[in-house]
Amino acid sequence: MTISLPLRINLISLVFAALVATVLTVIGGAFIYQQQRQNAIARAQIASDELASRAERLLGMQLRYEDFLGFDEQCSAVIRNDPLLSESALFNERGIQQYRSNAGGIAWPIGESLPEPGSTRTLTTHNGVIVVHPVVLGKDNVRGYTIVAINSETLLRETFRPIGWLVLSGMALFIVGLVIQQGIFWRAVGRPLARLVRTADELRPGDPAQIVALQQLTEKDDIGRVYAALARLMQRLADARNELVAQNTQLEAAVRERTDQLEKANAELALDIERRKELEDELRTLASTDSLTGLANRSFIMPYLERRLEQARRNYSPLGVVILDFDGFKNINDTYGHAVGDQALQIMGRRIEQVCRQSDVLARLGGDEFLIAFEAFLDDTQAEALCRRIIMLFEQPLQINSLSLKLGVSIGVAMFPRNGSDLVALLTAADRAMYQAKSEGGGFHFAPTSHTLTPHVSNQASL
Ligand SMILES: Nc1nc2c(ncn2[C@@H]2O[C@H](COP(=O)(O)OP(=O)(O)OP(=O)(O)O)[C@@H](O)[C@H]2O)c(=O)[nH]1
Repeated sequence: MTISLPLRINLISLVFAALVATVLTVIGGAFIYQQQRQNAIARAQIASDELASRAERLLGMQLRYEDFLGFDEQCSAVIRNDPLLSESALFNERGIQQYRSNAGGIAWPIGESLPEPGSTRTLTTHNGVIVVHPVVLGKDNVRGYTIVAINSETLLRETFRPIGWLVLSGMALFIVGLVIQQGIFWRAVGRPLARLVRTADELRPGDPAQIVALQQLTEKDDIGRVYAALARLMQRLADARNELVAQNTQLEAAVRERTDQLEKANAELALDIERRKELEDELRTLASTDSLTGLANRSFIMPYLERRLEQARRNYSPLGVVILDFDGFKNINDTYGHAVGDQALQIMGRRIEQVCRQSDVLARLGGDEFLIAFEAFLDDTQAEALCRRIIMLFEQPLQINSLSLKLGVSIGVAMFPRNGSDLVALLTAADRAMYQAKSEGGGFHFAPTSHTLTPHVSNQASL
């Protein structure tokens, strides 16, 4: 459990005040006790004096102790006059009691040194205090002693009564003082401190309005200095916050600028990648395209055929390959030049392309040799039709510049799986069939099936 600072200060001052009050009460009590005791003894001395002077008067009248009339009563009267006194008696010089105030009597203070004439002696016994006074006749002729006793209980009661009052009034004063002290303390310390704590709790770091409000507080004491320190702290916080905001703004600007740069770089990179892709596509196209005719080239058609064969093998579907080679092309080259030969290749390439179906793939293998891969049917009717359409193309003369040229064509046809189970076998069969056709003066020729080596179709026959 934590005790608040005002409460701690309060408790410390309270304990201190209680200690001071206790010490003061003890000192005051001791002083009062001393005073009361002396006062009591003085009263006993007066009574003892009184008795002694009466006895002296009677002795001065030449009376003997035995002749003192009513002296017991006089002893009692002395006691009655002062309630503090408990007993009184008259002893002769030999210590024999002559008169007393009440029964019982006071013991002769044997062994004690007795007072000289003109003085008294106070003796303290366990019963109380005894005041002894000599009875003197003439000069220094001690004829007896009066003794007055104060009971110890009475003495205590008499001395402690004022002490009790002292304590009570001291306590009452202490309580009144405490209430006043609490009021002053609350006004001077507790309330300002509580306000300080409240103000500190409500502070919003760096709030300029609160800084101004703190600076305007007029307390001149320590609390005022704490407010001033709080104002300075708030100002430092505000400065730090402003600096942070400025740095953040700078940082954000730098990040924005860097982000812009990165986005620009990214865009450029994306453009580069796109260009590169286009270039790669172009290169790929170039690598797979015959630059003269724009048809697929050998690099493209060979892996393509491998894939188509694999597919055909999986699906048990037939695949046809046509290889065609121009007849008399060298002559055009030789006669009209390569440029004309090139044009002839381009024109014939376009024409052949036109007679192919969507699913057929036409490629130029090189020179004046072309290949068509086509989806075949079980019978050869379709393949034959294709060959015939190609041959018909070559029947139309080529118009190049002012020239009208004529070319022939030799076509070899091979079917998978009939004429070969792999690409090499299939192409060899088609090639052989083409040469077969060429050897027969052009037209088309189907590769022979493995069980019958004789050609089953010849264009010559059908044409
Ligand atoms: N203009 C041109 N000629 C080419 C090209 N590629 C190859 N040639 C030529 O084409 C000719 C092909 O020769 P051949 O196949 O013997 O020509 P052909 O006269 O048709 O003879 P056969 O095929 O035996 O009927 C050669 O002279 C090659 O130099 C080309 O891209 N352009």
